[in-house]
Order: sequence, then structure tokens, then C-alpha cells
Amino acid sequence: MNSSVIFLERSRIFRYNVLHNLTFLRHMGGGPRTFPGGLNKWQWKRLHEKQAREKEKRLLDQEKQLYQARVRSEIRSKLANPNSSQHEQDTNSPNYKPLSPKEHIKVLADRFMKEGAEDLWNEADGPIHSPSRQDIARIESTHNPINLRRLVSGQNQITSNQLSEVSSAFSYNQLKPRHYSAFLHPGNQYGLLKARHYSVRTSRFTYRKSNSSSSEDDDTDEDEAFLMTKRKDVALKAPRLSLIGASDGEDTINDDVKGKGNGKKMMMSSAALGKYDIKKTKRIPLKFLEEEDDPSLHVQAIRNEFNKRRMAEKDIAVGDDDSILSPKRFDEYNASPLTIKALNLAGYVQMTKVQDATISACLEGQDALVKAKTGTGKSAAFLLPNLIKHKQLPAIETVLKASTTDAKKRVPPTCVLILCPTRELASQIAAEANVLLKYHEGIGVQTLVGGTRFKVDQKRLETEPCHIVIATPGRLLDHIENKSGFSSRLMGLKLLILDEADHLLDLGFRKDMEKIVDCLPRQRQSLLFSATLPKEVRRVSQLVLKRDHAYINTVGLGPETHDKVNQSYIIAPHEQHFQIVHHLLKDHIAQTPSYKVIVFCTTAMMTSLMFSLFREMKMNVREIHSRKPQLYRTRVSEEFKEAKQLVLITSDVSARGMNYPDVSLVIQVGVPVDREQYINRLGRTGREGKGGEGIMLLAPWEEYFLEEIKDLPVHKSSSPHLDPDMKLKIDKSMEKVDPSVKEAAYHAWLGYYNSIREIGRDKTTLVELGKGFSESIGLEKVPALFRKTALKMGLKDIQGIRIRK
Ligand SMILES: Nc1ncnc2c1ncn2[C@@H]1O[C@H](COP(=O)(O)OP(=O)(O)OP(=O)(O)O)[C@@H](O)[C@H]1O
Repeated sequence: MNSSVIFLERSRIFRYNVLHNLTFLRHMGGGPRTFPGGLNKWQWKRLHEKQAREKEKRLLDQEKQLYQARVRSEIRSKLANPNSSQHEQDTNSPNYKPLSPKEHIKVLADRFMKEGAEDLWNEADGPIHSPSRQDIARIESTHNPINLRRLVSGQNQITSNQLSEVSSAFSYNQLKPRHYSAFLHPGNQYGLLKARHYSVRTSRFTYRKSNSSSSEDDDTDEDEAFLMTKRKDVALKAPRLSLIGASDGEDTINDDVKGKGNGKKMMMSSAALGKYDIKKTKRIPLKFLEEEDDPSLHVQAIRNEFNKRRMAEKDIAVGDDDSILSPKRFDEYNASPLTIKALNLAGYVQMTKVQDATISACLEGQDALVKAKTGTGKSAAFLLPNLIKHKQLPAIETVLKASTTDAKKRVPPTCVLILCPTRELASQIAAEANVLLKYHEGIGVQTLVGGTRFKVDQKRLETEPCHIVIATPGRLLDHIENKSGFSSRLMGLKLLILDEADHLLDLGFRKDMEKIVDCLPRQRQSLLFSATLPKEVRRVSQLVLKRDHAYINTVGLGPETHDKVNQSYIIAPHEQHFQIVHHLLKDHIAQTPSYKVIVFCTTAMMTSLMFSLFREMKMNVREIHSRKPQLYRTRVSEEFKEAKQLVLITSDVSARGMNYPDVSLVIQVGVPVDREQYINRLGRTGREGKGGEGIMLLAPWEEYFLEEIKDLPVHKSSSPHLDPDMKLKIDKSMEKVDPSVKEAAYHAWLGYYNSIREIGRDKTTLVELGKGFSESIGLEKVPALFRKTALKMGLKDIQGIRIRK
């Protein structure tokens, strides 16, 4: 039967089947029925109709493609045998006489080397079947690569074994025609990328052999970025089946093919093949229609390859030595002597690994995304990135240069903008910048942070130099949007730095960040730093970074926390948490003469409550959270920096970046917002390669969080034995705490856990747990909520919620 007739006939059958199914559904009896996924009858019906339509479309597409492939074959055979009789051509037997192995290879090669004909593969070229294990092993163990180019030119003798390997490679879809064509055009950049594609597919099969499960499909972005940036490197590394010798050049290949092919070669112009020349859509092998290919296998293969390369090329191996220092010294670079002098005075002689890596990447003025563990010197890494005098000089060296050229300008532009999430961190960075600029007079460092008077900021900006601005996003945006001319000063910006970049690019700051970046000149260098960089953040970092930025990762493949920090968790009912924290503090203070402890609470008001309780109990505690005036926060922060024996109760305002020296213990009470916050909070101890301890205290219903940190070395500790007398003492002290603090803590508690997906989605349980908390802090009645608040939180009609009259 003519192929076009087959195609039309099959299409008719499929259409009939689908219509039949639809008619059946239409006449399906009524009556209430529940369908999987909570769908009603009509939703269920529509879903099936949609699926049927999609299936029909896919099958028709496939039929169409097969039909077109056949027509192409016919045209080709006609052109190859112009003298064949009309009858022969009509019988749909296009020159299928047996080919010798050599001819077969030639035909394959000639067909697919033509540019634009990459997807001309069809069944006529050989069987399409899944590779057996033996087939894969055979291909992988091929030690005598076949030189296809030579084959095409007729210079090589081929064994039937080799032929079947090549055929298999084509038919497995591992080595698709397009890959082959890519090899034939090695100068073509696109081709290089495809060569990479081929090698990945090969390793995919390797993976299939050895692994059966894993679906880490969330790696796609990393891998995409990898594909983009690694194109060149990959091309240099020959694929395992090395079909063409590495020394073969593009011209020679084309010459060979053109000059030495025989007359019957099926190389035809596009015009000859007409509209059938190029397949518009890629044909889906039939088997995949029923059994979809598992993308996780591709992802895993790409991930393996990515990790291998990352280890080999980009990452700085942390190695066995746990030191944060690199062997390089600051004075090995061509920095200004004044900078070196200031560095030495600050005690910086050797660079840390992240400083070394960042400086190297910055030599060419490249943008960089830098991941390094907490307390390893990232601040100095972005304040002093480029000590070598080069065409682009970031940070302080940039300023040095710019300040000489702009000396005559009335208001010199701001050259460096450093953004960070908290006010304390901005002050800390400014202090470090001032230390490093000690001997550079005339270079101004200013902080723009919330909690201070806007007018004071403005006056300072007008009267004092501000080559380096260190700001929190909100206040910076206020200055940009206030038409005081500050945004025009930013037009001279050379370097943008985001400290705690993942947090700044997080949803909470994202909108502000977008507005800020829009106001900055595009011609700038951008450096992003963090101890934690989840994949989502790596994707959105494109908002700030150029596409070809460097990714510096000094963490490597191990855990993001320090080995020298002992991590544990305790699971206990949340009513016991105050007493357990008290117990842990007492224990630690008794054992550690120079104790310095940070206790992290979930919210500002919980911090305030815990602080009030321990102050009542005459403990040596301080508090920092967002509800405190800025002056108070700054004073406490400075005090804790200098202190030798002190406990700081804090919210997450101290979780990131704060460099409090020699913190001996970090306690986290309640579940952190995410894994990144856990790591950053813990990172307040064990800084500069020193030791430390971290304890997390969770209620049984917060235990789910352990899954998020399962790759970190956190071990379970048993709940300490609690003294009943101490419980009475704590209850008594709690009674003395201002009820308004307790009420506010309850509201904050409810708000926090309501916002956590794992806990907040079951509102009834949430309210029940909240009631327990309210009782544990000595409130007689559950505090009432404003109607509006309850509505917003989705709690209005939940039993146990009281609404304020
Ligand atoms: N080259 C160096 N030599 C000696 N000490 C250094 C060096 N660089 C930085 N430090 C010190 O290391 C400590 C930690 O530095 P820093 O606060 O910059 O860490 P970080 O990586 O930014 O931490 P976080 O991730 O918590 O923000 C600081 O006390 C700093 O003075």
C-alpha cells in the first residue's frame, strides 16, 4: 500500500477511536461520583478528553513524520537512480538493495553531514531499539575508535564489528545524526555544544547501568549554567567514542567528503528535497509514547559530570587540612604599600582561601558569585578583591584610582556600593573598610541604614566624601527615590557587592533589589558573596551578574558547616523549651570560663520574652532584635563583640555576617526558617577555623526540619534531666514578665508558625499548639487577634481563636 494511504488510514482510525471515547464519556450516567484527586465528574471527563486529544495529536505527528521521512527516501532514491523505471518507483521500493558494510557507513555519513539535515534519521537507516547491557558495555570498551572521516573518504577498511558498533550507536539514539554532523563541523560553536550533549547521553547509559534510583531534577539550572559556561572545555575533551581523530581539521573533513565521494552519494540540495528537506519537529520514537523517558536519569548524569569537572577545574579543594588560610600572602600582589601596611596592622598577612580565589577571579574584571563557609574572611575578600593593578580595579583599589581622577569634581561619585541585609552588618563592614583604609586619607566610607534619621544621612552625603557606600536595601532605595541627586552619584559606580547575596535575592528583598539594580550603570563589576547559595538563588543571581560570571566555591562538595563545630539537636515538648535553654546555659557557663553564647529565637517578640525571663532570673543576658531602637542595638552589638562572658538572646538580625569573636555556643530555639538560616546562625561560632558548638532545640512537630539538614553532621542529643524545683522557679519568674510581652510573643508565635508551610497548613492543629504555648508562658486566656489579622492568617473561623471585639 502506498505510504500516504497508510498515513491517512491510520489517522482516520485514531480519530475514530478518540471520537468513540468522547461519545462514551458524553453518555456516561449521572449520579454523584468521586474521582481520584477530588475531581468531580465533569473535571474528570475534561481531563480525559484533554489527554485523548494530546495523545491523538502526538500519534498523528508521528505518523506525519514517518510519512515525510518515507517521501524523502523516495525522492532521494529517484534522484540517485534517475534511470529506474516508473514502475519501480511507484511500487514504493526505493533502491533498498543490500549495501556492503562500507557503503552503509558511507550512506549514513553522507546523509547526515549535510548542514540542516541533522534530523533526517528514520527507520530505513537501521533498527531503532533499546541498547542491551552488553551493547553498552561493548561500546564503552571500544579501544579502537573508528575514524568515520576516513571511512567517508574511502581510506579506511572497516570490520563488520566496527560497523555494527557505529550502527548501534546511531540506533541507540546515543549518537544521533546531529552529533555526527557536529563532529564533521568542529569549528562550529553549535557543533561543540552538541558534542557535549553526546558525551552526556553516553554517560547517561553508564548511569543506568549502575544506579536505579535518584531523581534530583532540581539540578537543572546548575547544569544549564554549566552547559553554557563549559562549552569550550567540553569540546576539548573528546567523547568516549571518539569518532574523529583529534587532529582532523574542519576543511580537510569537508574536502574529503566532497572530493572523494562516489557518484551515487545521496547528497542533494535543499531544492531537490523540497519541503521535505528538513524535519520541522523531532520524531519521537514510538516506544517513548508509552514509556516516557525519565528526565531524572539525564539530570543525574549531567550532575555527575558537572561534579567531576567542578572538582577538577573550578573548585578550590578544601582538602584534608581544615585551615581557612591559603599559602598566598597579601604582599605577593602589587597592592599599594599603604594597603599592605593597613592589612599588616589588622593582622592579615596570609590570605584566606576565599580571598585568594576571589582576587584571582577578579583580575580580569569578571563578575563573580562566591560561596565560602561562615567566618572565612569574605568581607575582606570583597573589600580587597583586586590587589594587582589591572584594567579593572575593584573595591578599595578602584576607589584609590577613581579618587585621583575625580579629585577635582565637587561631589565625587560613589564608586563602590556594598549591600547587606542588616544594619549591624553594614556597620561592621564599614568598620572593616575603615581599618583597611587607615592610611588612605580622603576616601570616604558611609553607611545608609534604617533606624537613623534620613535628613542626617542626606546632610552627611552632601558634606562628606562617600566613595564607598554600605547600605541596607530599604534605606538605599529611599535615597534613590528621594530626588536629592543621590541616584546621579551612583552613575559613576564601578563595583557592586552583595554580601549575604542569597538573603538579598530572597523574596523579602527581591523587589527592592530589582529597583536598585535598575538604577545602577550596566558597566560595572558585580560580586556576590554568601556562605549558602541555594540553586534558586543561583538562578536569580542573573539579575545582578553578567552571564559569563565566575562561580567560586571554596566549600567544595562536603558539608557547608565547619568540622570543628559540634552540632546536635534535642527534641522536647515546646512547653519545656525555656527550662531546657536555661539548663543548657547553666551547664555551659559552668564548664566554659570564657563563655560567649548566642541564643536564636524565632521572632523578635519571642526574643524579648526569653530575654525578659532570663533577666528576671538574674542571668547575664542581652537582647538584640528589630523592635529595639537602633542605638540600643548598636550598643549591645559592640558590647557583645568585646565581651568575654555574656549571653546574647537574639532574633535573626544577628544570624548573618555578624562577626562576634570567640562565640563558644549557639543555641537555636524552634525551627529556623530554612536550611540556609540554620547554617548561618550556626556560623556565628567556629569562626576563623576555631572550634565551637551548636545545639538546636525542636518540638516534636518541628522534627520535619531534620530532613532539610540531613546531609549535615548533626547528631541527636537526649533531652536533659529537668529539675522540678527549677521549673517552679522559672514559672515564678515568668509570672513577673509583663503580660503585654507575653501576648505579643503569642501573636508573633502564631504568625511565624502560620507562615511555615509544614506547620501552618493545618490551621486547627496550629491553633491547638498555639494554645499550648500560651498556657506554657502563663497566660490564662489565649490572647485575642484583630479580626483583620485573623482573616489575613486564615484563622478567623478556626476553633480556639479569639477575635478582638
Ligand atoms: N587574611 C586574614 N587573615 C587573618 N584573619 C582574617 C583574614 N581575613 C579575615 N580575617 C578574620 O576572619 C574573621 C571572619 O571574617 P568575616 O567576618 O569576613 O567572615 P565571613 O566569611 O564574611 O563570615 P560570614 O559568612 O559569617 O559573613 C574576622 O575576624 C576577620 O578579621
